[in-house]
Amino acid sequence: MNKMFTAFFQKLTFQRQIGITVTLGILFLALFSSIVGSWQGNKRVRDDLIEQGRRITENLAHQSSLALIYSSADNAAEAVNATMAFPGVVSVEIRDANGRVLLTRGKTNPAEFFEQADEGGGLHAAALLNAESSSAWNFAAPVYSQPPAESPFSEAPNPELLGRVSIVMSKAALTRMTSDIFITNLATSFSFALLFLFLIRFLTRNMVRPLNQLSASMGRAQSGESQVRVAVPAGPKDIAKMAHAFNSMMSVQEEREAALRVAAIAFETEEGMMVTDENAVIIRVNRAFTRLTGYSAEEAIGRNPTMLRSDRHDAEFFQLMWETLHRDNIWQGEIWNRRKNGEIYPEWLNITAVVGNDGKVTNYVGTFIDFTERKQAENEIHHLAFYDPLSQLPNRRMLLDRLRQAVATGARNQTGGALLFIDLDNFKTLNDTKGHGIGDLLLIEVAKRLQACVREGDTVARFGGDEFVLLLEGLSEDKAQAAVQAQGVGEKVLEALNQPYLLEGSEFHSSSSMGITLFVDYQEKLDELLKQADTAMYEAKKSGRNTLRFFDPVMQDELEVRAQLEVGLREALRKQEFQLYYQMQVNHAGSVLGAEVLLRWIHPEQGLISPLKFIPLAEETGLILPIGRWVLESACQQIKAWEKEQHAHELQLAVNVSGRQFRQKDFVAQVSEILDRTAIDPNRLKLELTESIVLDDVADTIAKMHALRQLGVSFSMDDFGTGYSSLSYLTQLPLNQLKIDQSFVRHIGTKESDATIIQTIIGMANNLGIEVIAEGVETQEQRDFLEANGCTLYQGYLFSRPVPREEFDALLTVR
Ligand SMILES: Nc1nc2c(ncn2[C@@H]2O[C@H](COP(=O)(O)O[C@H]3[C@@H](O)[C@H](n4cnc5c(=O)[nH]c(N)nc54)O[C@@H]3COP(=O)(O)O)[C@@H](O)[C@H]2O)c(=O)[nH]1
Repeated sequence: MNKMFTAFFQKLTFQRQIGITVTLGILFLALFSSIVGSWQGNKRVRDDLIEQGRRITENLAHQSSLALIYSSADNAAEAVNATMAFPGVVSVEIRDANGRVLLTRGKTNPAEFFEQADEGGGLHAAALLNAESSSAWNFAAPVYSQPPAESPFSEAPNPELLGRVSIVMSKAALTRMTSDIFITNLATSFSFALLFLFLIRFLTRNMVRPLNQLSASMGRAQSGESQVRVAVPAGPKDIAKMAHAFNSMMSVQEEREAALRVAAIAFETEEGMMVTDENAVIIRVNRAFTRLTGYSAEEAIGRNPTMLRSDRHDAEFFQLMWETLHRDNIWQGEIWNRRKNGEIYPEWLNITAVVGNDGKVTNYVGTFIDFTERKQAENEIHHLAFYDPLSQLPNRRMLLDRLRQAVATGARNQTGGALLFIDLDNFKTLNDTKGHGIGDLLLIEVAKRLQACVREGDTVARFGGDEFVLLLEGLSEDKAQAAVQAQGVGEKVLEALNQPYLLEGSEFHSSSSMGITLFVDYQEKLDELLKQADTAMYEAKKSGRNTLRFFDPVMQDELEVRAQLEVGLREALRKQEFQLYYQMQVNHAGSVLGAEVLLRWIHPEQGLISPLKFIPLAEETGLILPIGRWVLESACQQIKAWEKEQHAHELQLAVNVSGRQFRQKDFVAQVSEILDRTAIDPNRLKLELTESIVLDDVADTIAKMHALRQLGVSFSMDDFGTGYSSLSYLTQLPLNQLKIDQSFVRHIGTKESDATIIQTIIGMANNLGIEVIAEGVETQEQRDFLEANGCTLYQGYLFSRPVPREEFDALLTVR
């Protein structure tokens, strides 16, 4: 019960709780004070009434003395009537001293009274409350004779008891007056209670109203309103304080919400955004993210941003990114990512690490913009700035840039380069007579033909008008060689540009003039190079057009000599101006074991030309192929011829094989065919290969050597020691012989290091089970040193120079 009341009471509002509590309290107090007041009033009225009853009784006793003296009923009646006139007196009785009733009036029932304690009245004159019942009091008083008028001279005699009077007074007045007092008290108490209640109510209302307002405001705040405020009451102070606190709290809340709104708006920008947790797991993306990547929020959230990886960046790129993020808490840069549809696109990405109060990263926020259009625009701008809009070729600016790079790369890689300045002959005439449209078409076609003439790494640029420039890179560091290479390309270009052009259905012809300048280890200004090529181009124009000129006149001369040499070589081959010379190879006993076949060109006008002068050109031009084949075939024929001769039938001939010759796919087949055709003993043929041939393509060399070895052909490694000799490949080659290069032999006795190299080569050959021969042996001292160190085969001027076959035969007969 108590619990139920408590629960019920707690559900009430504060105002109601106070109202009920105070009301009940005041009611109780009012009732209590009424009861107490009534009790006190009752006592006071009773005392008053008893006093009044005694006085009435005494008064009766006084008036009854005469009636008792004279036993006069009339006097008694007079006194009784006067007494009965008092309110509340219900009966009166007068008795004489003997107890006889003189007069009685009214009705009383003596049984209802109970005796009061004797208050010491006895026969004294004072009236006493004699007896009392529930509804009345019984008063009695003795009646004494009246003394005579008091005389100061005489002593008063004792009064005589005449009788006794009694009256009965009703308690109705007491009851009524008590009731009145109670009602009055009650009314007064309730009036005060009501007043008090009103006061309480007023006070509580004053106190509760701001609380109610606060409560209502809190309710509104709870339902999402952030602009709610309460009026701060003048009092009570603590409620005012509470209102202040609430208002401050709401202000903070409003600011936070505003900040959140700003953040929410900022989040939904045109930039793609993603927020990850500290482990780089995506927790939120914006709409722009979905638009740019194709991934919806549901698809992205919970995954790692690596889902966007394009694989265009290596691990090092991402490692650097994270290093920067960890160090600076921010990284930004260009990155290629992949959309959901697989498209790879460039974006500008900004990643910021969000760091908590404890210094730990709580989130990463990535914002990015799609760079595709900007990239395209950049490319366009770049294209406009660096490319010629008509031919789509790089322009002067781009060429200068590439030239700068080429010069730097050339210096680093020790390679050469060339600038080829081209000007179309008579282009102005064509442009003026056929119109600019045709002129433009011609330029476009020229651009295409130029591009077709160069390698991928080279640059073709248009300088404006009918001027074009070719930048060739990766040429030989040797200027002469580079000149040859540049000339080759130049001639190819002139040839291509000299072909007829079909423009808008009509055929046109255009030639061009070209100026070439080379740069090898170039230090001067780049503009200077262009000027040189330009100058050379004007020289070409002056020389009758459709030709090329080098800036360096010496080089130009050399190239012309070279060109003549090439023409001569072709003639020599056709006219059979080549001849084989033989240089014997001997053993330690001086016995001739064989010879090296050495080519000589017997020019009709210039006489004997050294192979050193024409073999490299033959290599470059490819003429070495027919020449080399001729040498091989001639050597085999000589072997065949010597088979019948007693002094020479066991000789072995060593034939030099050039790289280009050996690299021919059918080289083995060629040798095999010559061996078959000449029908010689293959063991009598020895092929000399240089280290550079072997190293050019080791696998192919090994395969071919093994195939030829199968046929019975022997191999000698020429110029051994000058290249990058390595035991690892030497062991894989079916070599019969190592030939110590003459450059080492030459320094025997003068250069200790060369002597050491010779000793090493000999030791290496011995270890591999290969024979070793020394070339260029000119002195006995050299020979002795070689023999002393285990080399027993020799070739050199000490024994014989290379000589024509007839002379060689003669030498054989002498020995
Ligand atoms: N691919 C081919 N190359 C050939 C052929 N014929 C010759 N050659 C190569 O030409 C280079 C020059 O040859 P050559 O001028 O004949 O010089 C050779 C000898 O004359 C010279 N030699 C020999 N002994 C001495 C000597 O004691 N002193 C000295 N100063 N020179 C001497 O050495 C050259 C032989 O060299 P190598 O071939 O390395 O043995 C030369 O590289 C030839 O190889 C050919 O038909 N095909």
